[in-house]
Amino acid sequence: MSGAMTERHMLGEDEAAPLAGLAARVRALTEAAVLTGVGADEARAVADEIAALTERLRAVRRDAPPFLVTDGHRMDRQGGNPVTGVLNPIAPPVDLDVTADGIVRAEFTLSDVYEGPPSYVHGGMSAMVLDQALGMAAAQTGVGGMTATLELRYRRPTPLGVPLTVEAKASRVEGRKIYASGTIAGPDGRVTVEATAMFVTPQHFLVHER
Ligand SMILES: CCCCCCCCCCCC(=O)SCCNC(=O)CCNC(=O)[C@H](O)C(C)(C)COP(=O)(O)OP(=O)(O)OC[C@H]1O[C@@H](n2cnc3c(N)ncnc32)[C@H](O)[C@@H]1OP(=O)(O)O
Repeated sequence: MSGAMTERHMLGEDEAAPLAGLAARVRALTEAAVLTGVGADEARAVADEIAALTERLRAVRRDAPPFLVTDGHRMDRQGGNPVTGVLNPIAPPVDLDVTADGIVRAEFTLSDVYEGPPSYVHGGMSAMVLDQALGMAAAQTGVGGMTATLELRYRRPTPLGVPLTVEAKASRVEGRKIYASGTIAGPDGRVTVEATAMFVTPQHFLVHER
């Protein structure tokens, strides 16, 4: 089990690259598993091979997901993040970038693995991407915080398999409360999901930062 205060192994580029490659292969495996039409015998045979590979990876196990050594943004170092983490196969991953004026932005594509209603993105997945983007935007104001509220408006279905854009920006800071808003848009530029959120900086974040 991983705890918030667990000491993290820091991965340099040389260590991180092969693990990111491993995650990319597992990501492809996940999509293949969701879409495969192989028969029962082949499915069982592949499952046995995967079980053996899983044991090989478990042979050396860390207490918590490692962080990446980067000179970039704060969240980039969380290699196991389920939205942005290159080390996490369940992350698309969404490569969030921050502009000089604090706008957090990424282009990303969600495969059939993230299907909710047939042929469209699961609303919970859109929420997760927006939570991350708005959280990163909030962090640009200073310390950042935990999501206290996240409100979503699903304006139209979000399509799978095409380039989407997520954008987020902090709007104001009131004491330990940070407000942010953002959107996901389809390839035609039309907004599919709007989000507003409030993040609260826990007292112990301030103790750690100062
Ligand atoms: C760092 C790198 C990041 C880097 C970038 C991070 C990106 C991360 C993106 C993912 C973020 C997540 O998913 S975070 C995971 C999901 N969120 C959580 O699990 C949060 C669980 N909740 C908590 O830990 C806590 O409740 C907190 C931290 C939110 C608040 O606790 P607290 O600090 O004790 O707050 P407290 O003193 O009671 O209240 C302070 C003020 O905020 C208000 N307030 C508190 N909670 C709420 C609330 N849910 N809804 C409305 N208002 C609230 C209070 O009324 C009060 O207002 P007033 O009386 O002063 O007016």
